[in-house]
Amino acid sequence: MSAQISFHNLTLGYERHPAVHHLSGDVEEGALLAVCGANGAGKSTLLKGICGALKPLGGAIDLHGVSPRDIAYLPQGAEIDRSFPIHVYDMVAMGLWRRAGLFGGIGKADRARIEQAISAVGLEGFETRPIGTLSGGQMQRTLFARLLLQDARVILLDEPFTALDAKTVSDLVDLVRRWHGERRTVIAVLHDFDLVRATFPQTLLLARTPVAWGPTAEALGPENLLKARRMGEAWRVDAATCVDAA
Ligand SMILES: Nc1ncnc2c1ncn2[C@@H]1O[C@H](COP(=O)(O)OP(=O)(O)OP(=O)(O)O)[C@@H](O)[C@H]1O
Repeated sequence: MSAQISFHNLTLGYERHPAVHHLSGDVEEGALLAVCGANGAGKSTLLKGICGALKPLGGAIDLHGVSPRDIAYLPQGAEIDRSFPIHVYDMVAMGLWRRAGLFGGIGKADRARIEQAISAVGLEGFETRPIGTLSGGQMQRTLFARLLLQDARVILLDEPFTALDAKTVSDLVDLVRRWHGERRTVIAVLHDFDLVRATFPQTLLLARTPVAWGPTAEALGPENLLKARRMGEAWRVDAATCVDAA
């Protein structure tokens, strides 16, 4: 299996304060990888680095030829503006924009794909609903339908199942499994260890620096979890700037 994403002594952060520090390793093509760790451990920062929203302070990320249009990124719910005046159908159709272009127009085949995506997430009948009127779970289904249309080789999900009911989580996990079956590379930030153990073969446990990275049962073993907690407790808000990154 070949590497899809490689981290080389990667440091990511804000104004030279590292949030992810000295990360090295490969994400294999087709991997289903969970990123776990305490609040502030650097998980979202890592996804932002992979999708190019944040430039490294030090080290490098090698995407092995994957172009930005082949990376789909679902940010944490709070970062999505629900007041934007758009209907479910158009929100889902945005998944085609990367390929069709903003002014590419939507043909008959595209309309069928949009309808299939809406149906795949169980939102038939919601097409004309403004997104501002959706429940949290319906909104997340809409965003997953958009991801379906993006047809990306690399899919980054930041806490995609937070505050969702069991049925919605189960339906969306099925989509994640489908992407894995299609050999797409999926990286998801998650806090629910039971879900991670049941669904994600690989886990990266972060506490700003990597604590463990490998098969989930080992990465989330008691010793690593204790180590991650201790490293989190030792973290100071006024930590010095990263010398490597200066
Ligand atoms: N835009 C920003 N400017 C400055 N500091 C930031 C910014 N975004 C995040 N940070 C800081 O970087 C560190 C890592 O944040 P990040 O959001 O990556 O953590 P996380 O592991 O995703 O946490 P959570 O589980 O709470 O979502 C935190 O200390 C956070 O305060």
